[in-house]
Amino acid sequence: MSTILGARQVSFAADRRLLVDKVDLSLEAGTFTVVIGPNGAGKSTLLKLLCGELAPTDGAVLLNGCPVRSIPAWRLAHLRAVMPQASDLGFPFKAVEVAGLGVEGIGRGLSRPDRERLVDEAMADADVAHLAGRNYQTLSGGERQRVHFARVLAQLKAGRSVEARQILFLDEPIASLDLKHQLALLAQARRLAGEGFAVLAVLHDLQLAAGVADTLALMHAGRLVACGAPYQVLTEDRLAEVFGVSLTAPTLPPHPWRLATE
Ligand SMILES: Nc1ncnc2c1ncn2[C@@H]1O[C@H](COP(=O)(O)OP(=O)(O)OP(=O)(O)O)[C@@H](O)[C@H]1O
Repeated sequence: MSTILGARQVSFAADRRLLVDKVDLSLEAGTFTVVIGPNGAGKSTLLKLLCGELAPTDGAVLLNGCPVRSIPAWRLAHLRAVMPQASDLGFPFKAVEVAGLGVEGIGRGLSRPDRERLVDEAMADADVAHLAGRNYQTLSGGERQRVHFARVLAQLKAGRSVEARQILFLDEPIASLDLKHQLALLAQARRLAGEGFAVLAVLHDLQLAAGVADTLALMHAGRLVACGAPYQVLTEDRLAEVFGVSLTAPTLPPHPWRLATE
């Protein structure tokens, strides 16, 4: 396996509190990593550190061997796409314009028709092609989330024209989606991992996480308390310790919906 991004003893402090505490994590090409953990564990903060949105207060995040924060924004846009937890827009953009934001900054080498085709494909992949002309502000929460998924898909497609090793970051991407669209989005993310992308998602649903992930990264109070194959990470003792509940470890086999979607 080939490491695209590595976090080395990464910490982040705010308000004299360590929100992320000495985390080591590698994202490999062709793998799907899912970060799980209770509310406030530090999952989103870790994702922001990994994608370069936040600067670590200690440690380093290296993307292809370079500190991620030293990479210019235009080049970072080729290398990774980020779907944040919440994305409000203050202007009445059409859905197709929001999805197209992903290619605007990085599609310079592509013709306008090529860029439009990539956005159309991404909107179809995210099942929002029929919403293209709609005012984004009038869309439902789930529809908005799918438009933003289309945006990151379009960005990756455009970035692929110049960069083969890319990362997709998804912060709670299925939080507003119905079951069909949850499974479809996760299947798309898995497909991207199968094509060689490194994919990292924050998820709350442990069954889905266990079903889709190659690697589960379990966070608790800012620390990465376990990282590995789902069956190794999700032990009943650990679930009780971290989530404070008595649960039977998920028993889904890996990637249960692969057969249904491929
Ligand atoms: N800029 C900040 N200043 C102070 N505290 C912060 C800041 N950002 C996040 N926090 C706190 O850090 C902790 C971790 O936040 P984070 O958003 O990373 O958690 P999370 O694991 O993603 O949680 P959730 O599952 O609820 O989304 C929380 O207690 C949060 O209130």
